[in-house]
Amino acid sequence: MPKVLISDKMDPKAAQIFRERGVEVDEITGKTPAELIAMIGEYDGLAIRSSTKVTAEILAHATNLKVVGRAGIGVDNVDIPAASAKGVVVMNTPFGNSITTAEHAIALMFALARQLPEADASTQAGKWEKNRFMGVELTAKTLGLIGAGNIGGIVADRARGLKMKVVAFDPFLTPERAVEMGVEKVTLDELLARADFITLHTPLTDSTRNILSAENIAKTKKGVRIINCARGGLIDEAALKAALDSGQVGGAALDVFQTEPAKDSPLFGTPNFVSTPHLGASTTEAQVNVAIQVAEQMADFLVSGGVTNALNMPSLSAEEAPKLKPYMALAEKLGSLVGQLTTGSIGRISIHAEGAAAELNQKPLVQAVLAGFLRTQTDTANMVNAPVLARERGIEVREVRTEREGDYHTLLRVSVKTEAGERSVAGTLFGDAAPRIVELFGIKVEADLDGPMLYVVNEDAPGFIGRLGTALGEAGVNIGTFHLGRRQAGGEAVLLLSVDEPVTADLLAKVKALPGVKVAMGLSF
Ligand SMILES: NC(=O)C1=CN([C@@H]2O[C@H](COP(=O)(O)OP(=O)(O)OC[C@H]3O[C@@H](n4cnc5c(N)ncnc54)[C@H](O)[C@@H]3O)[C@@H](O)[C@H]2O)C=CC1
Ligand SMILES: O=C(O)C(=O)COP(=O)(O)O
Repeated sequence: MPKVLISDKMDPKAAQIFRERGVEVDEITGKTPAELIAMIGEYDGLAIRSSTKVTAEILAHATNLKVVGRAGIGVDNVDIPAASAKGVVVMNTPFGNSITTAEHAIALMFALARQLPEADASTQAGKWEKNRFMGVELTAKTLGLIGAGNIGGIVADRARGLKMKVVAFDPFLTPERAVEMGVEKVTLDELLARADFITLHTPLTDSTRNILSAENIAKTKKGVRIINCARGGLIDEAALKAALDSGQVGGAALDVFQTEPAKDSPLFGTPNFVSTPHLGASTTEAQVNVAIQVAEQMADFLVSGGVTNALNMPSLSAEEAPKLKPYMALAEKLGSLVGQLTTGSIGRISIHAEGAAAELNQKPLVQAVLAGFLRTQTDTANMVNAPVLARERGIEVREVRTEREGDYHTLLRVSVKTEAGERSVAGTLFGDAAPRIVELFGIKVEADLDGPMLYVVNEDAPGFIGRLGTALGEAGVNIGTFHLGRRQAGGEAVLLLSVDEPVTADLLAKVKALPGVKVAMGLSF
């Protein structure tokens, strides 16, 4: 039974779903990295929010880990390249808390406009300072949106309802989408110059880190109010403090900080500064949504191989997964076969799906071929890291589909381009379930690829099979299955034999010494 660790506070629905779906679950929150390292080895899945940092070091100790599930959106606390390199799928729940977070940004905008936290504290202290607090209206003000994705889009919608004008900076925002959202697409400099309020809604990446730097804060309209419900690293906090002190920035509300938990910050106590402890996603509704979603996605993956909302794997629905499973086994075997049979560098690998195979989700099939192929070069190759490894090795990957059936109702062909030219192998599924190779470098041969095998290319001549059988018998090697294919009578023939023991160098030398043998290789599947 797969086992999952929930390491951050999560709605109890998550654990309930895991158990209902046959996944064992431990909920242990608040552990230090060292404690997590000590325990992570026993888990197949890790369910987190933003507190657990899934570092390369933790992943190095996660010997059984297959999936990290983020009950939320931001995954900057997960080392995704390290997870991919280890073959760990990373998934998030991209929509479950977006409305809630957008509402928090709007709440903070009101808090700044009317100084609500300070007015509340003063009133409850018995001061009744009616003349101290003078707010501003939101109506007709310009809201500058940095990042116009899911959350930014909801914020824009709510802001337009408040009769604000919304301008947006997002390099990936299309003009059509901007029109649909009712926002004006602008450059960052234009946004900084025009906005009365600025709200951030981008992920934390190398391109967004410090996007509100000292230099950019200096370009803002004097008295601008800034809201950040995205990630701490987006704003230079020291520059923000200086700008609040000088009055360049009229108010700032941060839900997120460069270092969290933020128990101490020069910003604390600054007039017109409002803060919340990373509460953007903290509503009952959002937490139930993300808990249910992450548990369902992780259970689907661990129990049936379905992949949803993964950041380092193509999607594969729980319904598709069982249908694709025999195809993935075939794809992996074909990849492995070409990998074992080709030497030298590979410039291109093409995966051609024909007939029924062409109607399937191709991405997982392509990744399975690549994984099988690359595993002949490195033990660490798997479906998650295969595309990255292929790219690193300069291998071009091509995908071709032909829905029309050829000789077979369903066929996968894997071709590789080497210095010696293009070579291909093809396979089908018998009874839609059992993988069989049907063509090897242009020669028709029907064989199952399983366990240790001997591959021989020889000149087709009478008596050869008898001599080969004798050589194997003398070496004490038992033959399981025997498959023969040839281009034409008396031409080149291919033999694929499954044997009970791995093929030794000694045996290969004996086979190579037989008259007419051109190639002899040991394979394993
Ligand atoms: N405070 C909290 O509790 C929460 C914070 N978040 C944060 O909010 C972020 C945004 O979430 P979503 O809107 O769902 O993500 P999203 O992926 O839908 O939108 C992000 C947008 O940022 C844009 N973007 C990327 N690079 C940019 C750049 N250099 N300059 C300007 N725009 C850029 C993208 O094109 C995209 O449209 C998350 O990545 C997460 O870090 C999300 C949920 C809760
Ligand atoms: O979903 C996100 O990106 C968030 O930042 C929410 O964080 P949390 O799950 O509340 O720790």
